[in-house]
Amino acid sequence: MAAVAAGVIAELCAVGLMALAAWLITRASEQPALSALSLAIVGVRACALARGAFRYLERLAGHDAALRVVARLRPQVFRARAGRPALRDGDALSRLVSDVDSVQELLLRCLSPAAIALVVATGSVITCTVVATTSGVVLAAGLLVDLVDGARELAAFGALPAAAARAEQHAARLRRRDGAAARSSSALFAAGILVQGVTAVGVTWMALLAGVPQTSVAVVGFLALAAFETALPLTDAARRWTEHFPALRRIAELLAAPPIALPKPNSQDLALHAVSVHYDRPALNNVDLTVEPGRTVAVVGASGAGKSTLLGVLAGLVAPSAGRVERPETRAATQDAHVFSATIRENLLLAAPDADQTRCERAAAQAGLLDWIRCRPAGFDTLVGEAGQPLSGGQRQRLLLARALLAEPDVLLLDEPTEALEPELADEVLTRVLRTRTGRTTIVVTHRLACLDQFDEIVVLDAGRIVQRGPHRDLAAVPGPFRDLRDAEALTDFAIRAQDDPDAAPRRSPGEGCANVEPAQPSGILQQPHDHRTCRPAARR
Ligand SMILES: Nc1ncnc2c1ncn2[C@@H]1O[C@H](COP(=O)(O)OP(=O)(O)OP(=O)(O)O)[C@@H](O)[C@H]1O
Repeated sequence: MAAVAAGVIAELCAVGLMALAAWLITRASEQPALSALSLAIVGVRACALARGAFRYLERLAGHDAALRVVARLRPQVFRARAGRPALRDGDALSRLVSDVDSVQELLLRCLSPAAIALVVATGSVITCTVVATTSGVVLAAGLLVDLVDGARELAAFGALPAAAARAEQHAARLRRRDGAAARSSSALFAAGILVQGVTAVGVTWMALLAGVPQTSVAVVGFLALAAFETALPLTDAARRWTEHFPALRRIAELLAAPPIALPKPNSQDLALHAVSVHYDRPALNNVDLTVEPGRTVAVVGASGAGKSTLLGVLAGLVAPSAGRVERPETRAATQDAHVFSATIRENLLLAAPDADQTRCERAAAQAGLLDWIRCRPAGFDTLVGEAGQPLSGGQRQRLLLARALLAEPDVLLLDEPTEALEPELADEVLTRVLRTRTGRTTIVVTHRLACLDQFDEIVVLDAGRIVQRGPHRDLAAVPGPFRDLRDAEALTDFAIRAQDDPDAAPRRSPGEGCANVEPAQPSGILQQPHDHRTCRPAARR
């Protein structure tokens, strides 16, 4: 509202500037006393200065309002989206992000200019009508013709998506249509300018016929020209509207949609009974699993064994093809979650809008990100995402983990939460998440087999079936799938270290758990070792 008001004043100043200048020139030709012109001279200067100041205020207030709307909308959309299976679809998620950005475009580039143009056009018509009624009528008619032009523009651009869809199969036709659309766009713009000129001439002529003083004739003529300056950009606003409106519709549909029908909490335990999931082939096969409240479970297995699918079923994101699921309230953090172009705090608060600084710091500390955040000059107000500070894979992952932890869910489901971290840091973060969990059920899908001695139970999946389960000490004591996986990991680990440093000995021999892992270096940054206690780059090891 403030932006529209500032915009209207800026445009009225622009129109007033033209009108006053016209009056001044015409009146000056009559060679009156200078005192008769002084007020108009001051008016011209005031209008010129005020126009710039109010344009600046309009931009400021407009962007402020749009960013506020977007900041309120994003968590709403995020929550409406959370829990829906499509959240796991990267395309759907990025479209969701750009949809919210489109709302910003609609507010700033379509609605605000349209509201300003409407008020300024009405004001100009009224002024012209006061000077000479017929001039006002001509100006109103001219502006209407221009708006109809805009509407045709709208129709032309509105037809583009349909044309583009058809042209996907006929690329040549698309090029021809694109060319035609560009030509029609230019023609419409030229027509707008023609209407502007014809209307200005018509308004001036009508004022002459009405016999009003010469100075007033000049005023209404220039006023008519200036009035179009706010109306002409509406063709561009119309083009943007047709581009961005579908995004607004998608968001409205999403917010209006009833919440996803997640099965109601029907148990304190998290339990799967004979659950199978078939995509084009089986991903889970007759799985039984019961996790009591407060327990910690690690799900391991080779790639494609069905770990993420199992987690998806537990979270309610994947519907089982057969079997029964019992679940208390659950919240899942998956690696598909998005880091928004916003501050670290705003990214965290998506999960818990009411969380205070202490909770944010606690979650960041648990995720191993607090030291890094404190080393940023702006701390939690550091801008991240596309428009902000680039994040390494590990920083991004820890931010997403902190967001999930901030929600303080009863059941935390994590799919490879430390996948992008250096092994030592991964172990450090996982250890902290488990040690600070205060009774929360925690289920973690992981490829990394260190630290598993900290879990109450390990579930080993192979080809969609649970092939082994039990505490670490039991599984580590007998030959079987878990030992096979662990030996394979130790060998890979050794091979990588040997490649990096031929003299290096394996840091962890098969059978050692997290407690035996070398004390974690507080590196925090993947690409460049960093000492967070001093916020300075650390010497490379
Ligand atoms: N949305 C899907 N559509 C079709 N097949 C899928 C889908 N998701 C998973 N699958 C298939 O189901 C099987 C299990 O996949 P899942 O992602 O659960 O395995 P995973 O153990 O988590 O693997 P990774 O460790 O590589 O992430 C795989 O064969 C996979 O190709």
